[in-house]
Amino acid sequence: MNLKLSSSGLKNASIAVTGSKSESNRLLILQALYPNLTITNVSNSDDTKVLQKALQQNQGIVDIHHAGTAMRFLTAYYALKANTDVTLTGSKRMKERPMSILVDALKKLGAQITYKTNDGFPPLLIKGITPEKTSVSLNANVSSQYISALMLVAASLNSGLDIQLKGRVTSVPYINMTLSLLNRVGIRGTFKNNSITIPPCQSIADQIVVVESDWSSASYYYSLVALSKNAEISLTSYRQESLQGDSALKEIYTAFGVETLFSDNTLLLKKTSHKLQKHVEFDLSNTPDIAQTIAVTCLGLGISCKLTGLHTLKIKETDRLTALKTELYKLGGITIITNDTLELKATPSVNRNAEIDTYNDHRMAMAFAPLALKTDLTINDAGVVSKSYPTFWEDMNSVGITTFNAEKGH
Ligand SMILES: O=C(O)C1=C[C@@H](OP(=O)(O)O)[C@@H](O)[C@H](O)C1
Ligand SMILES: C=C(OP(=O)(O)O)C(=O)O
Repeated sequence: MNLKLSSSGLKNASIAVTGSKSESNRLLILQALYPNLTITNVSNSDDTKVLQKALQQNQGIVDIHHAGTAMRFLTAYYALKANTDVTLTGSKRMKERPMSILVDALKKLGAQITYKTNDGFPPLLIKGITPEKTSVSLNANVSSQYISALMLVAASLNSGLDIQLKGRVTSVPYINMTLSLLNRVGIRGTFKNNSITIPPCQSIADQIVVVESDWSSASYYYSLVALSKNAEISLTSYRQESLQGDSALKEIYTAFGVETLFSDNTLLLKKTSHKLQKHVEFDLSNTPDIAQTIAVTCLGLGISCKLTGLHTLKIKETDRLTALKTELYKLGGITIITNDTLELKATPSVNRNAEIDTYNDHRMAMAFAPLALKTDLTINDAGVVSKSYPTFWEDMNSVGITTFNAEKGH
């Protein structure tokens, strides 16, 4: 489905964004290990649904499609759980996303994992064991998901686990989120000086944990408000004290004239009459998932930016740096990319009627959508949004972005 977008202006609206997929996927692993945990406001994303389905299975082929967290969290879950025997696989792209740092760490703990096709990549054949060792070290500069995967299963092991992190730790807020959720359900654990200690815990108290709505999904509303004249958008079920690193949007988007107010658990985004800077610079090593949103906001506002700390973007759903360069160019944006930075030149006006390709990456589709406030454009393969935000297009319609199916001509 290719969607043609247009808009005659943003409407004030209240949107209920689905629960955080990062929080949901952590809590689902914990629920599988501690069944008296109840979770509410669980994400309705594809990535969460594939994990829920996989957790019903201990045998056979488990296909988690594009879901990075499901692939990484399940590898540790199955490997350290006695009597499992699964082939864990995913989409074509998932088979290109690296696994060796996590697999090597698990093997050091005694796990039985073999690569079925290419060394270092899914599919993986995993036979579960009960580990004897109690400590492990791994590189922390490629993906924090490997570390969260080990942390989530650590307390269920007989002696807990000490995890030593080597190198510069990337995407740190996601590690802190894992630790906070462990603490919240009653598992003590610490993360100090590149060393994580999780003591054993075989049972937790009966409890209900409410997932906060997804901040990465909120980024598209920040972008819409930044590109609008004076709209106000409310987003429900958010918290002032969030576990999600992408809540840094509150500070980042002040540079684009967006003010964030809280009323109980509702987030109100308002455009202020703030004087725009001509150039912004952000280090996004803690918030990689909002890089695409920010680059597109800058294009729409006609300001230049330098985004750094983007070394993980090349191994996500697509090579996001190359994809951004190609698609921004269709709209007139000139970028210079390296392995970990993106610089965008100021673009006074965007080209009209561009067709944006999305490369099986939900965030390519969602990040470019707010530009409909500036020009008509087409988002190809728009259904990709369901990876994290299945009702994205309906919610866009509610805020005044009109969509029609460009293939069917209606
Ligand atoms: O743990 C998580 O929930 C995530 C960690 C991040 O990945 P990396 O640690 O690989 O950067 C992030 O990009 C991803 O969307 C979700
Ligand atoms: C990178 C992402 O997800 P994952 O790594 O879990 O596939 C994302 O949602 O932007």
